[in-house]
Amino acid sequence: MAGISLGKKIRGLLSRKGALDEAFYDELEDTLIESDLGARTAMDLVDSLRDSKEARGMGESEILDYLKRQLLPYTKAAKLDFRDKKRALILVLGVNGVGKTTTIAKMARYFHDAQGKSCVLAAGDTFRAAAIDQLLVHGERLGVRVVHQQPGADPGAVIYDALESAVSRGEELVLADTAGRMHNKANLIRELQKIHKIVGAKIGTENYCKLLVIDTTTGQNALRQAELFHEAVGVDALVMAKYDSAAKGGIIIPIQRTLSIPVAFVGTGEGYGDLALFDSESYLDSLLGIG
Ligand SMILES: Nc1nc2c(ncn2[C@@H]2O[C@H](COP(=O)(O)OP(=O)(O)OP(=O)(O)O)[C@@H](O)[C@H]2O)c(=O)[nH]1
Repeated sequence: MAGISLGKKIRGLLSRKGALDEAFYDELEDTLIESDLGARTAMDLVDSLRDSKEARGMGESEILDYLKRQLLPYTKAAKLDFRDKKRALILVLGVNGVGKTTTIAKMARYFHDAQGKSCVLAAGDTFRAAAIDQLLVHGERLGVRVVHQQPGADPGAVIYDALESAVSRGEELVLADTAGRMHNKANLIRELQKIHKIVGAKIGTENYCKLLVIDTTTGQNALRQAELFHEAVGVDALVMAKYDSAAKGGIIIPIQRTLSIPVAFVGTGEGYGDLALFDSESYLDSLLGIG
C-alpha cells in the first residue's frame, strides 16, 4: 500500500538517530524526495522542522503529526456532487495507460450508487480503436449506455452526441473519455481545447468538470502530465489511479503546490468498486504511517 514505506522510513530514521541533528535532517530530506514529495516541499518541511522550537522536545509520533500538519494545505479534496444537477459532464483526461477507462467505469458505478445518477459513457478517444472497444466492454458489464462512433471520428462530435442523447433519454451524467496521445502534443492539446469549447458552450462551466487521471506509480511524470493538461484546458480535480500499487504516493503534494488541483478519488484496485473518495486526513496518515 502506498505511503507505508515513507512512514516506515521516517520511523526507522527517528528510532535510529538519537537526536534531531544535521545528519537526521539530511536523511529525512532524501527520504521525502524519494517518496515523490518534490525537492521544494522536502526542503521546506525539513527547514520548518529544524527551525521549530516546538519540534525540539518531540517524540516520534509528535514529529509525524507535525509533518502531517505541514502537509495538510497541499492535500485538498475535491467534492464532486452532482445530486442537484439534471445534467452534467465529466471530461476525463490523462495519458494512455494511466487507468482512465477503468476509472470512467468505476465512476459510473460510484455516481449511480452514491448519488443516484444515471450515467452514459462517451467514447471520446477516437484516436485508438481499442479505447472505444474497452469502453464498450465496461458499458456492457455495467449496463451503461456507451455513445461511440468509428475510430478517427471527431471526438467533439461524439461527446456532443452523448450530451444531446442523454437529455432525451433522461441520463443525467455524461462521463467522457478523451485521447491520451495523438500524433504529437500540439494536436492533443488542440483537440482537447476544441472539446472543452464545445462542452462549455453546450452545458455551461458550472455543470462541467475536467478530471485528470494520474498513475500514482509514475512519480514525477505525473507532475509533468498535470502541467500539460492544466495548461491546455484547466484541470478541476485529480484521480490518483493505482494508489494500491504505489510504493510512494506523495506525488499529489508537488502537484497541489504547483497547480493547486484538489483530489477527488483514489483508485484502490482493478474492480469497479475499487474507487474511494479522497480524504486528506487518511491519505496523510497512510503516507506517514500514522495510526
Ligand atoms: N491496481 C490497480 N490497477 C488499476 C487501477 N486503475 C486501473 N488499473 C489497471 O491499469 C491498467 C490500465 O488501465 P486502463 O483503464 O486501461 O487505462 P487507460 O488510461 O484507459 O489506458 P489506455 O486505454 O491504454 O489508454 C488496467 O490493467 C487496469 O485494470 C487501480 O486503481 N489499481
